Amino acid sequence: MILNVERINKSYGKENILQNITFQIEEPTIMAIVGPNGSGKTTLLNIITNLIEADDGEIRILNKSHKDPNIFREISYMQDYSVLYNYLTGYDHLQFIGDIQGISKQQILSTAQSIGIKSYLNKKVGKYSLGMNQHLLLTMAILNRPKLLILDEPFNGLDPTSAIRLRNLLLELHDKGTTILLSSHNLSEIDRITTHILFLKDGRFIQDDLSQYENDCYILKTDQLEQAQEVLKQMGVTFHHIEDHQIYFFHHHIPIQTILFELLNQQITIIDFDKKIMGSEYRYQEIFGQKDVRDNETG
Ligand SMILES: Nc1ncnc2c1ncn2[C@@H]1O[C@H](COP(=O)(O)OP(=O)(O)OP(=O)(O)O)[C@@H](O)[C@H]1O
Repeated sequence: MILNVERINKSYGKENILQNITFQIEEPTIMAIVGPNGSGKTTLLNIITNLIEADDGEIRILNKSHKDPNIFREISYMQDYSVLYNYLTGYDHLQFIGDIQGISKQQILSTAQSIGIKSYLNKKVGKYSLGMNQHLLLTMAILNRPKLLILDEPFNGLDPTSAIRLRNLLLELHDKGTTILLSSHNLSEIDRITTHILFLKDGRFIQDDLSQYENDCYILKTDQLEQAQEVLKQMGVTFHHIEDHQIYFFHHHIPIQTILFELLNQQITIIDFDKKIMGSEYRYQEIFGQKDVRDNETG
């Protein structure tokens, strides 16, 4: 077991931030925690990494208590740039970690090279851009070649080129066997690196199967909504939702040509027809509002 989080509760005053949070990571994977501002993502990551105390519950990392001080040889936590010191250089930060963890200068430099920050290692961090900060933080986090890498909002403030680089770095680390747990608002990046997403709402996780959101979703626009729905239902399609004279549905087994042919055969006017992949952004809107969504129903 890489990570086992059991029944974590956390309140600040009367505010319940986390309620009965339970989840496991059993094998190397990339897992994302997603939720609106203030939903408790950082609080949860801080609890997992033992920076703050939960009110109750239990956490084990790599079969050890998360309070075991030796755990930081095997895991890393990339926080935001507030942990950096403006008057120190990038190299100073890396050396500090290297000294604590017994990491050689050669390993520091080769890690810096792999992230592409070697050219500005000797510059003071106060002169770094946001992207440079993020890359330094990532270099600091992977210096000890962690088995579990935890990142809080790693895509924050990155321009598209830096975001692509970070994405590729995370995928590379994952390919080499590192388990990654990250929080992020950047759902398009999340969709590119994982389908394992835990949505945090009102202090609880909404765990669901996102595989349907990776499938093509078809969008039929018609002014004969009820009749079209009936035809599709007869054919056994799975509805996603209906919005603005458009029926969103997945077809799964039946060729789309057959569905279209049947709609025309039944004299349904097709004003428009399109397809798209819904992705986690759509699921986010379903959970946190903005979309009027009907329950999926299988015909
Ligand atoms: N030390 C604290 N004392 C009191 N309340 C706190 C403390 N730390 C966090 N909170 C509250 O806990 C809630 C969750 O905060 P947290 O930073 O974990 O959210 P988040 O999901 O990471 O938000 P964001 O996406 O904006 O970073 C917020 O309402 C916040 O005000």
